Amino acid sequence: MRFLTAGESHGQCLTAIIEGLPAGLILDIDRINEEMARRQQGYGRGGRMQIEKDKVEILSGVRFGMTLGSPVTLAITNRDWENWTERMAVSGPPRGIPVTAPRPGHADLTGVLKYDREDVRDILERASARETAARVAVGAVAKQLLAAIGSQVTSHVVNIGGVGIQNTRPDFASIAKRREKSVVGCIDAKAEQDMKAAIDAAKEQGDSLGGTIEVLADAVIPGLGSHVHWDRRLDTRLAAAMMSIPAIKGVEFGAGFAYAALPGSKAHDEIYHDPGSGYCRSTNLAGGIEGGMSNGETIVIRAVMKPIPTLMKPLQSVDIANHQPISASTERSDVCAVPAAAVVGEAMTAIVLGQALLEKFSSDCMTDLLAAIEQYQNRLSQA
Ligand SMILES: Cc1cc2nc3c(=O)[nH]c(=O)nc-3n(C[C@H](O)[C@H](O)[C@H](O)COP(=O)(O)O)c2cc1C
Ligand SMILES: C=C(O[C@@H]1CC(C(=O)O)=C[C@@H](OP(=O)(O)O)[C@H]1O)C(=O)O
Repeated sequence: MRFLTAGESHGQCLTAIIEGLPAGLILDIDRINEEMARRQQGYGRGGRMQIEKDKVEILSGVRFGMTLGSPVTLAITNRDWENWTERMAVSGPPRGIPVTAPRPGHADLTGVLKYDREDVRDILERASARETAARVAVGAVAKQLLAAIGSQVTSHVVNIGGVGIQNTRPDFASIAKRREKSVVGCIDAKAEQDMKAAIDAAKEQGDSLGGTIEVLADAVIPGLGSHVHWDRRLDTRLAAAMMSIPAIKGVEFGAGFAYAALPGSKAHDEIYHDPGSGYCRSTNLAGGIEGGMSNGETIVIRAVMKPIPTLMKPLQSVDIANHQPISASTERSDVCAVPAAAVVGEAMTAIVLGQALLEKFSSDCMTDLLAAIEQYQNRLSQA
């Protein structure tokens, strides 16, 4: 399974094409749209989210609610486009005032130099994390593939601007229930209040905040990924997928960076065997991956998001039209998008797990996929 996305932030729409889904996967569009709505929420989002009401249209590859095995096309209309038809016109002379004050921390300056553009908008339109709406749509499809075999992905926000649940590692089951009530995606009511206060203070000061998210994937079939080559390792692929989310700057699995201070005797998960349920571990420091393969325990990924680059109290920059000092441009912006990034992190995790699943059990249709998985699981249960 592979996918591409297209679309500018203020263009007509975002599109994704997914290729390689097995035929016979039941797709519930309401569940896809629930994921789209989750990504739009979160305390600290800017004015754009008041305009958009992201809904996915399926344009190909699905008939009567089931995949056909042909490419699936997903489209999301940008409601804001009608305010940008002149400035985003695909033909005619340039219109609108060019953006010439690149924002430190965004793609602006490096993008205009690399692509030889005179208007930063030519870069920021595609660099914008608006594109992650298309990824969440693809991820929602991948989640439905995983759900068909009993796997689930969830997430929560660990901290924002340095406040949050610093040392808690909740289990999968407790998260889904507890984060529903939260506007920052946090599972702890006190931490939630602290995070909201930090976001309010940042907004007041014309500043922005980042934070840490945790994504968990439960009931993942053991043996996805491989130890045999660097680019087949599941952790390689999950790390790359998480790092592909705009503003994500670090990723860890399981104990992650805490391994640096642990002796080997306290760093690994001891192995047991139960005649009824097979091999198991009573701890999960590895975060569900050993030797580049899922080991059947919950996959636990943490990722850190840097603070949003667009600041209402802007940083110093240089005008690309005349090289004079200038304050960086101040577009309408989020103050904090960590909760949204958590939903995108779930989507990227589901996509990679879906891909790894279809590589291990390559199948044209769900019937063959489920049969292959059952045979594999039977073998494992007797090992
Ligand atoms: C969901 C989400 C929303 C974002 N919203 C904004 C925003 O409103 N303004 C902004 O300047 N950056 C925003 N960002 C971050 C930028 O897209 C990102 O910093 C930029 O593309 C540069 O990429 P880099 O930070 O990975 O270097 C957002 C990121 C995500 C994941
Ligand atoms: C549109 C989304 O996020 C955008 C990401 C973003 C950026 O620079 O990354 C800048 C802002 O866009 P705008 O300039 O239209 O206000 C955010 O709103 C979205 O998440 O759907």
